[in-house]
Amino acid sequence: MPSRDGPAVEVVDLVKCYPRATTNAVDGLSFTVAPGETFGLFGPNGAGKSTTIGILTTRLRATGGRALVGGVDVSRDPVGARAHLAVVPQHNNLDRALTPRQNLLYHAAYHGVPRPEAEERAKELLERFGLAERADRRIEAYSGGMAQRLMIARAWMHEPEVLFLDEPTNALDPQTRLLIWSRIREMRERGVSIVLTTHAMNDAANLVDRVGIVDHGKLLTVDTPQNLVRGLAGQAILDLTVTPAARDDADEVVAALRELDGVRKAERRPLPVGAAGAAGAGRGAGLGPAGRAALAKLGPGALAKLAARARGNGNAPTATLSAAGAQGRIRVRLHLATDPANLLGPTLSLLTGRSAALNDIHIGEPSLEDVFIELTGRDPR
Ligand SMILES: Nc1ncnc2c1ncn2[C@@H]1O[C@H](COP(=O)(O)OP(=O)(O)OP(=O)(O)O)[C@@H](O)[C@H]1O
Repeated sequence: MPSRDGPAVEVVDLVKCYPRATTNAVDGLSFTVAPGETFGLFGPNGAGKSTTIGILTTRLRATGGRALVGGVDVSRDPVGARAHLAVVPQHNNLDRALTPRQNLLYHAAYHGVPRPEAEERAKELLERFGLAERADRRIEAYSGGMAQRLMIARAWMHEPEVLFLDEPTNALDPQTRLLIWSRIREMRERGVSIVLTTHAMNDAANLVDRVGIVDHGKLLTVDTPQNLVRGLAGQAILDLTVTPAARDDADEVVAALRELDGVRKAERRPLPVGAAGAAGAGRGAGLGPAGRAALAKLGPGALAKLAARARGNGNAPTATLSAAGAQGRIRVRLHLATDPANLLGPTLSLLTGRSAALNDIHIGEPSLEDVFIELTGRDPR
C-alpha cells in the first residue's frame, strides 16, 4: 500500500440535497477513516449511506462541505481522487458486453496497470474469488453472487488505497457471504482502508475497527463496536420466554420484572419464528458463552435447585422450565446492570409468585444490532 500521512478519508460537514428534495439526504456529516482502518457506516434504509459513498467515490456532487480521499478533494480533483479508490456499488454495474476477465482487464487499463501485470492479477483474482472456470464465458450467465464476487475482484485490480463497499453481502446466499467477508478481511490485513455499509451488522462487527451510525443524514455516534455495545443500558441480557397465568396481565409481568434489583430495562420482544408452536416449547436454558459462565458460577444442578426452592411446599404456585402451551406466551428481554447469575433466582421467584411458566431462558450479551435499534428506533423506514 502507498504510505501517506493524514487520514485515508476525511468528511467535513458534508451536505447533499437532491434536486426538488425538501430535506437533505446528507445533513452535515463529519468523520475520518485512518489509514488501514475498516470503518462501518451503518444506518436504516434512506439514512444517507449510499449518497455519502456516491460523493466520496465521485459519482455524486456534494451540495456543501468537504470530502477527501487519499488526501485529494473529491470535488476539486475527481480524477486524482479516483486513483486512490475503488468502489463496489450496491447495484451491478459490470459491462455486459465484456467477459468477466475482460471486465477486470478493462478496469486495470483505465487505472494504468501495465497489461502483463493486469493479466497476472486478473488470473489470480478470478481464482481467489472462485470464478476461474467461467472467466471467459458470457456475463449474462452469472448469478447475483458471482457478479458481486466479480465486482469485488474488479475493485482489487488496481490495488486501491481506499475501498468502498456498499452493502457487499446484500441478497447473497450464506456461502457467498462467507467468501466475501473472508476476502474483505484479507484486504484489510493487507492494509487497505475500507469504508463499508451493511445491514448485516452483526456479521461485520468482528471486521470493522469503528462504526458510524447515521440516520436522516446525520451521524448519531461513532466508536468501536466494543465501546458501542458497552455503552448500552445493560452489559448483559437475559431473554425469557414466559407464559403468564391466565388471569395475569402480560404487561404487568414485564413491569414487575423491570422492578427487580439489577434490571435496567425490560422490554417485550417478538417471539422467534416457530417459538409459538410445539417445537419451540420447553427447550429449557439456551445458553450462550455469557450464560454458561453465569451457570458455572452457580454450580451444577443450580437451576433445578432454584426451581425446587421456588416450588416450595407444593401448595405454592409454581414456576418451572415448562413446555406449557404456546397460548399467551411472551418474550421479555431484561438488560442487566449485574451478573446474570444474580438474577436467575429472583426471576424464578417472581414468576413463581405470579403462577407464570418459564418456557425458555437465554443469557446473552447485547449486539451491535441492539445498539443500532436503541439509537435509530424500531419503526421501519
Ligand atoms: N437520485 C435521488 N434523487 C432524489 N432523492 C434520492 C436519490 N437517491 C437517494 N435519494 C434519497 O436520499 C435519501 C438517502 O438515500 P440513500 O440511498 O443515500 O440512503 P441509504 O442509507 O443508502 O439507504 P439504503 O440502506 O436503503 O441503501 C433517501 O431519502 C432517498 O430517498
